[in-house]
Formats: sequence, C-alpha cells, structure tokens
Amino acid sequence: MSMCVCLSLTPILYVCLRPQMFVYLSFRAGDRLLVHTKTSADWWWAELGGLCGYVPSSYLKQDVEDKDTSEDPWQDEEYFGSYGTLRLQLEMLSDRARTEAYRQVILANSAPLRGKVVMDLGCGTGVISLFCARLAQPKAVYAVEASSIAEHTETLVRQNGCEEVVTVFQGRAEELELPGRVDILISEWMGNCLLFEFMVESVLQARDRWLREGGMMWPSGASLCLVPCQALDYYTERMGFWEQPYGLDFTALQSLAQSEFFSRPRFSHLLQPEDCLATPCDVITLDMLTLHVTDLEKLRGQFTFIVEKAGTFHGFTSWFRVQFQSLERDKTTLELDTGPYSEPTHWKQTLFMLDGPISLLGGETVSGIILLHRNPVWRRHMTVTIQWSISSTEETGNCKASILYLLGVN
Ligand SMILES: NC(=[NH2+])NCCC[C@H]1O[C@@H](n2cnc3c(N)ncnc32)[C@H](O)[C@@H]1O
Repeated sequence: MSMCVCLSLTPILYVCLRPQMFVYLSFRAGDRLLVHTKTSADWWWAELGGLCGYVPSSYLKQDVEDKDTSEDPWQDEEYFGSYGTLRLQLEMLSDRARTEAYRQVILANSAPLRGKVVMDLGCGTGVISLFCARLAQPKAVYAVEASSIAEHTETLVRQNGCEEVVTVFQGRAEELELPGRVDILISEWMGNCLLFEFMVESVLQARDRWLREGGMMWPSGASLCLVPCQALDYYTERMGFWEQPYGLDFTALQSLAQSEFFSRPRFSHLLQPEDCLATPCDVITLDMLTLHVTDLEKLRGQFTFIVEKAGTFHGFTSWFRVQFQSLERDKTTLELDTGPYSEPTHWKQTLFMLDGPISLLGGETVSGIILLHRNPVWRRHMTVTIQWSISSTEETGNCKASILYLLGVN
C-alpha cells in the first residue's frame, strides 16, 4: 500500500457512463490517494476521503514523502543499476590519478604477485584485473562485479588475451562462491567522505570469507582528512548573490539560501591549497585488516588546527587518502591522495559550510570532533556531525562560537 499524488494537471471526474461492475473514484490534481491494490497495469483500486474506486494509474505518481521502508535498505537496484551504465564506469576510468594509482601498485608488486590468487572486488570493466594479468603473472584473478557491466567485462578480458588468468564472477561478492581463498583482495571501494555508499562493508565481508591468513588488503589503510578553509567563491555565489541582484535587496532570501545550500555537504568542491587555513590532518584512520563491519556504525575523530594565516573561516573540507602496503617487506607503501595538494580526482573534495563566515586570526585554534554515523535504515548513507570551537592562544582565553553543526551526508 502506498501514497500517490495525482500527476494530472486537469481535475479528473469519473462518472459511471453505464452500469458496470467497476466503481470509478473521483479525484483532483494534487489529491493524495491511498493505493490499496494495483489490480492491473492501467487501473488501481484506491481510496480518497473514505471512498474507494478504480483510478487510472497513468495519472498518479509515488508520493516522495512516502518512503516505503520495506524497500531494500541497500537500494541495490538503483545502486547497481547506475554502475551498469558506462557513464559511471567512464567517470572512474577517466580519473587518471585513481586508475594510475592502482596500475602503479600492480607494477611495483609485479614480482611478488607471481603465482598469487587475486580477488578484484567490484571490478567494473575489469581494468584492475587486466592490470594484474598484463603487468604481473598471478596464478588467477577473480574479477567480481554485481552490475550488468560484468556481461561486457568478460568480452574485455577475452579481447585483451587474459582469459587464462582472469575469471569474471557476476553477482554480489557477499553471495558468490569463489574457487577458493585469495592471497590479495584488491578493490576500489572508496566513496565521498571515504565511506559514502558503504561498499567498504562488502569488502570487509569478502575479506573475512575469502582472504587467506596473512593475505594482503589493497588498499591496506585509509584516512579521512579534514581542514578548516575559506570558500569565498561558493559563499558569494550562493549567499552573497542575494545582497543586491540587479540593484534589488533580496537579503530576505538568505535564510532560505542557508538551509538550501549550506545544510548539506557540497560533494563537487575543488579546494584550492591557498584556501586551507591550517595544515590538514587525518581525523579517522582505518586499518583494512583489522577493521570490523560493526566499527562502521559510528566513527569518531578529533582535531585541533592552529590557524596559520588570518582569513575567513567558511567551513571544513574533507577528502581521503588510501595506502597500498608493499607485498615485499621494507618496500615503499604507495598512496592515492584525493586532497587539494594532489592531482584532482573524480571524487574532488567535500565542503561542509558553516552557518556564517567567521574571521580568524593567525595563531587561533579550531578544535573539536567529527562523527560519522551510519544511517540505521538506509545502509549506504551516513550523517556527518562536526562539533568545533575557536579559541585564541592569547591570554584573553575568549572562546568564539562553539556550536554543533549537524551536516548530513545523505
Ligand atoms: N569506489 C566507488 N565508490 N565505486 C567504484 C567501484 C564500484 C564498483 O563495484 C561494484 N560493486 C559494489 N559493491 C559490490 C558488491 N558487493 N559485489 C560486487 N560488486 C560490487 C559496483 O557495481 C561498481 O561497478
């Protein structure tokens, strides 16, 4: 049973034209009907104001407020549906910094990879699996992919002459049977703010089920980074704009602008190094060998930034770094850094805006905690809370705004 809103722009009055078994329900544009049964593709049995009758389904749409919580909490249909499109696969493959980082890891470990069994979880088009087969001599690569792109991945494996080494397994990693345990579990699972999408849970479950004792996780480690920053362009574009558009005073809209633009993070933010007000720090660090799925429910980090130059504190920017420990002892650990001092990636950075800008002086400190709370219902989502306060290092000891900023990463 779900709530539907009448789509039609013109009021619909149904009157029985001739005595029939059917009873038609009258309703108007904007009415919220309760659909009891979708008796057929075209006619549904619905209720309005205590009256029941048949309504044409083509005039109705699902009411957005009425999230049917019996829906899949992982939203897998939508999630894997999107990854079945070339659009997302192209975006990831076109991200040179990301894809090249994984290629360098394989290249740097080509010798110790000889004879090993590798699982590539969420292989997409299979690029990482093909790197393994072409740049090293593993015994086998299990390329696991749940979306429909996997049907094409098999072709790509054959076209690149890797079918002797790479086997594509289509399905969710949690549900698949593999031929046996693996020596290395490699995956590109990171989402915005590191964890969004929570594909990391699938990686941890696969680790516990398929990675042999002493096996390697790639990435082996991950860090969420944070920095207090200026964001004058964004602030001007979304808030300053209302000061005097076309000579008019639209400042009455600024509180609406605040809630519409600044109460949610901005995923596509490109932070300029000069907009960092302090040295960025790792606020949350994950060891992919010891991390447990239950740890993902609530993650907490703390920070103390010493402001290095006077500026306007518009918000915090976050990003992540992942490390790839070498298969050979004492060899270099490689890293993919998605921050402002590295080559931009498709993740860019995530900007959390404050309610209002605050002037900061050099030497002041911004300290506090960041909390990542996984959504108990929608399992690919989380809420990010940043509590902060500013204190001056001078003797005055005055403490400026210290307010809880609830920032939702949906
Ligand atoms: N870095 C990300 N945020 N996303 C990039 C990797 C995501 C790829 O992994 C696939 N994928 C995600 N979860 C799974 C899973 N549990 N099992 C198999 N494939 C998966 C998904 O279909 C997509 O092709």
